[in-house]
Amino acid sequence: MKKAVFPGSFDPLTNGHLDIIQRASEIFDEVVVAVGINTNKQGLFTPSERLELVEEAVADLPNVQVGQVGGLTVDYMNEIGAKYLVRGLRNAKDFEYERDIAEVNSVLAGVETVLLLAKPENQNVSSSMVKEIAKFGADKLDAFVPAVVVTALQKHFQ
Ligand SMILES: O=C(O)c1ccc2[nH]nc(Br)c2c1
Repeated sequence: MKKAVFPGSFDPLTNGHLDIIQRASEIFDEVVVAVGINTNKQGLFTPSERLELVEEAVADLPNVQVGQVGGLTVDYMNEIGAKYLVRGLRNAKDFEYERDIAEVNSVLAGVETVLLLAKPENQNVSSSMVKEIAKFGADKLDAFVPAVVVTALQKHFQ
């Protein structure tokens, strides 16, 4: 059984993230979206809010679960028996970053990283960009985030 982890802070989940999750769910038997809990970094949404938003967004994907990770992703993967780490790539900068991490994870923990290319329409989408435009009341948020996240952003900045 091929189980993969898709880690991230998802503060908030974007259409780019969701597309990677959907495609990974067709490749692997099970996908666990691992929401990072970084106590040193105050996000826009709390860890439980971020978890709930992901859970709602992936509710229609039967082989996708959602979990929370406080420590190293590779330790979490070992705990849950996942051998594959999925990451999305939007551009060359993402590739440079992900390649270095993938090499460390492979050497340290024998983890295989699978990189999925973001679709053109998501190549300029990031959680930080979305938070910025939501703060200024953008009304086209649905181009960048799932409906459940649009509602959460509008509530947060109303
Ligand atoms: O939203 C982000 O910050 C972010 C970062 C890095 C990323 N790689 N692939 C995707 Br989709 C992606 C999204």
